[in-house]
Amino acid sequence: MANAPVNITVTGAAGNIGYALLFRIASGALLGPDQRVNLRLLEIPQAVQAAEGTAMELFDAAFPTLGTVDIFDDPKAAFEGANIAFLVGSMPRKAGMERSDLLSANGGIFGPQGEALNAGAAQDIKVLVVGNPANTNALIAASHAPDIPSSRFTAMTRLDHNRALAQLATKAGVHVSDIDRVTVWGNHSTTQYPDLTQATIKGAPIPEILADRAWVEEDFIPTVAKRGAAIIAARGASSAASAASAAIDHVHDWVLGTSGSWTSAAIMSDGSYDVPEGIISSFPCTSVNGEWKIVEGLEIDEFSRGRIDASAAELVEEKTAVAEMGLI
Ligand SMILES: NC(=O)c1ccc[n+]([C@@H]2O[C@H](COP(=O)([O-])OP(=O)(O)OC[C@H]3O[C@@H](n4cnc5c(N)ncnc54)[C@H](O)[C@@H]3O)[C@@H](O)[C@H]2O)c1
Ligand SMILES: O=C(O)C[C@H](O)C(=O)O
Repeated sequence: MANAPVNITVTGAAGNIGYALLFRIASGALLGPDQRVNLRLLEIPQAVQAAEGTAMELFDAAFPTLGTVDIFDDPKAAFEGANIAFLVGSMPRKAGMERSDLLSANGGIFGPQGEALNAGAAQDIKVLVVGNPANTNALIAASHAPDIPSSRFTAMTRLDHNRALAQLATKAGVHVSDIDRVTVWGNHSTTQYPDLTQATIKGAPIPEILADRAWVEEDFIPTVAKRGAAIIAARGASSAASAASAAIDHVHDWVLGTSGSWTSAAIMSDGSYDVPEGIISSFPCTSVNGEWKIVEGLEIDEFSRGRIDASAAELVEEKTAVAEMGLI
């Protein structure tokens, strides 16, 4: 293979998402069939043995695109030389919990990991935070990595985006690949705003679907926003394979580009669309040359304005809460 191997650190490697994610990365689904990857698995000491079992299976799969697999319980060692980091390791919520209930439980993980990234990651490091509450955990990590541009710290709303595509495709009786220009705004929480106002199906706008306000407001939006809880209720565990798949989609598009389309990614707000600066919020994004760019100039109607503002306000509240806990 022509290119040098890419070093990819995955935290929570022995967890449910980790198990689904590692094999997709190793198989070439992330960076393509011509790019070798070295995996660096980070776990807590109690789960290192389980991670070793996963590493044995990765070895047994004999992927042509897999280079080395190393296992760590020390973040500084795990992030040394990392080009890409998936920060998955943290506690998932259980039935009856909101993702914000995880702020204090998981927030403490991301400061030390931000410091470790700052100390040793490669100069082109790209970070995707999956562990909940993902947006604010990404903010915590970024705030501990002063030498890494904050644009390199992102959080995952791609699962919400994919859920929105699936719901719209079902409603319209089309394939997900026929749909474009869907956006998830804000927080990866129930305040998120899955927005269809710009959506197209086979290149055409969808006025009839948008006119069905009962479906948009009482069915589509709550179904997408509460899908995580519905999965927990059905499976008895939080989404794992779909989350891993969305993580692959996010980083694949970040590195290789969105090629004419747009997607949703939670990135550091620069104040676009009056979302306060300094929170990690989901926007409509393209990726060109390895950089996320917010799609600018979209018209925001009154309903959308209220929903975007409400989710941004929740992110500001989360930021205040973690500041009071001394996490940023
Ligand atoms: N953003 C999203 O769309 C999305 C979707 C699904 C799940 N999640 C979140 O992803 C996280 C992981 O979910 P899961 O189902 O894999 O959970 P899991 O409990 O199956 O696995 C988590 C793993 O993380 C490890 N871990 C804990 N602390 C760690 C640390 N400090 N360093 C390294 N590893 C650590 C645990 O040992 C465990 O193996 C949860 O917070 C969940 O809520 C986010
Ligand atoms: O909802 C959860 O707690 C898990 C995850 O964030 C999801 O959206 O499936």
